[in-house]
Amino acid sequence: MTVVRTRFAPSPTGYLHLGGARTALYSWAFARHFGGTFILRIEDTDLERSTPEAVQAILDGMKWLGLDHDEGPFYQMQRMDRYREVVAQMLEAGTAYLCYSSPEEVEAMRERMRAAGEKPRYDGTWRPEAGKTLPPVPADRKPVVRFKNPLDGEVSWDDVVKGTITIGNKELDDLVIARPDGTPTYNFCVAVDDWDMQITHVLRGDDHVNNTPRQINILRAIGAPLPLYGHLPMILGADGEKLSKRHGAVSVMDYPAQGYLPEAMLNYLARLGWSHGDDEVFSMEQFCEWFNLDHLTRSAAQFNNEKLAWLNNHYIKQADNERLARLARPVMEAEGAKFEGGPDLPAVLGLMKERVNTINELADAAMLFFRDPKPDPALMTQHLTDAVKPALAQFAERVATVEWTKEAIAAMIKEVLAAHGLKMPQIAMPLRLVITGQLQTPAIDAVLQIVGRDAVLARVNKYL
Ligand SMILES: Nc1ncnc2c1ncn2[C@@H]1O[C@H](COP(=O)(O)OP(=O)(O)OP(=O)(O)O)[C@@H](O)[C@H]1O
Repeated sequence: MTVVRTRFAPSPTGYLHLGGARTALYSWAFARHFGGTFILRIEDTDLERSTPEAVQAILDGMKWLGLDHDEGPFYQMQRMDRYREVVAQMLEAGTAYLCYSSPEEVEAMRERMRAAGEKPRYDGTWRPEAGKTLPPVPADRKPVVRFKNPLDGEVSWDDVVKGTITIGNKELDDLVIARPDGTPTYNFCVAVDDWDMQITHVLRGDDHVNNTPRQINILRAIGAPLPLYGHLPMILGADGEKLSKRHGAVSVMDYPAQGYLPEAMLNYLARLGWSHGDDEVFSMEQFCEWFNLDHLTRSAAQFNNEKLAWLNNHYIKQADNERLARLARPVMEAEGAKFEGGPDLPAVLGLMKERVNTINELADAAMLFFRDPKPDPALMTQHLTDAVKPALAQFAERVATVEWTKEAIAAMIKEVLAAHGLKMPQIAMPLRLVITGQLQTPAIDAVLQIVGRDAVLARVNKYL
């Protein structure tokens, strides 16, 4: 049996955007596919940029999408003792060393290397080697701890998305793993966490490719097993730039606010970087069943709002009308809808849902049933002509007794039209105006049926 433990490890420096959400979705689905464990880890060691609000925004985004974690959330700031312990063990084992070079000295050595056309790196002044005498320890200077990166050879891994990636150790520096005040640094924390949390598969954005060889070397040095790595191509915005918080990407939580359904967003993100034949529309259950690491796209994907809107329209059409009502009601309330004595909201939404792309559009469209109609007088003069009035009067009479079904109403209107030698629009247009205040509505028989006998009578009689 394959044991699978994946993690999503965002930094709480802002909301969750679509790039992060897709990373979370793939890690989650991969764990679900294998009956494994999905872990949420908050990488909050960047004290200047991390905020509790951002943590909450990430949790909210994950919750809206339904990406439930099995373990965590773990917070790196709460694991400081553990990192210190590993730093001490590495110093003890000789896989890390104290470095007393000052920041100015390090900058000067980098400058020298740049001038010599070399890649700037730490020159190893304080790196202990057999037979080497280290400089005297400067007074009053706190050391950093550096990782003793292998000098030769290379780091290579079979990336499950990108294929084999090989980096020469000469390209890698003796990374600082703990600062003078003892706080550990990013790549070190990630390696220790992945070890402690027994992560088997690291799926993350390919903005992390450069971190991977460093983390692999640290994992080897501490005797940890290596997870498999898969670096997913970036999601780009409409401008072709990588979506990122710093670049003003939209928060996942803006989508419910605009009236998107989570299943539409999930379906959209699932396809943005992965394919299963020609399948475009599928549930998350289906996705978890299909999703393994085959068929991941190797090239960056561009975010396309039209496709998301198309999927949202699909899922709105599928959605239960009661659920649509729960979502649309607050939007309509904010627009001043009057529900009291009005038609049945779920029925109205069921009538309107075919053509809208978002819940907000649906709510807007449904408003015509929930506010007093105020038809434009000029339109009224145009449509409520003397030729039409007698037909409307007869219509009003028949309303009182006709069976209140769409079919019976439609048949009754036809009879009235025939009796007065009129065509459908000649009665439908004034009816739309007096009943809803506007000319564009769904089919008139459906509108009448939903508005209800009493309201129809009251509104028609008002103009006769
Ligand atoms: N545009 C993107 N496309 C795909 N994945 C992304 C994108 N941006 C970030 N990720 C991935 O999402 C995960 C969480 O990233 P993180 O919380 O660091 O956000 P970030 O957007 O990269 O941060 P910042 O905006 O500050 O650069 C990481 O695995 C990262 O690789």
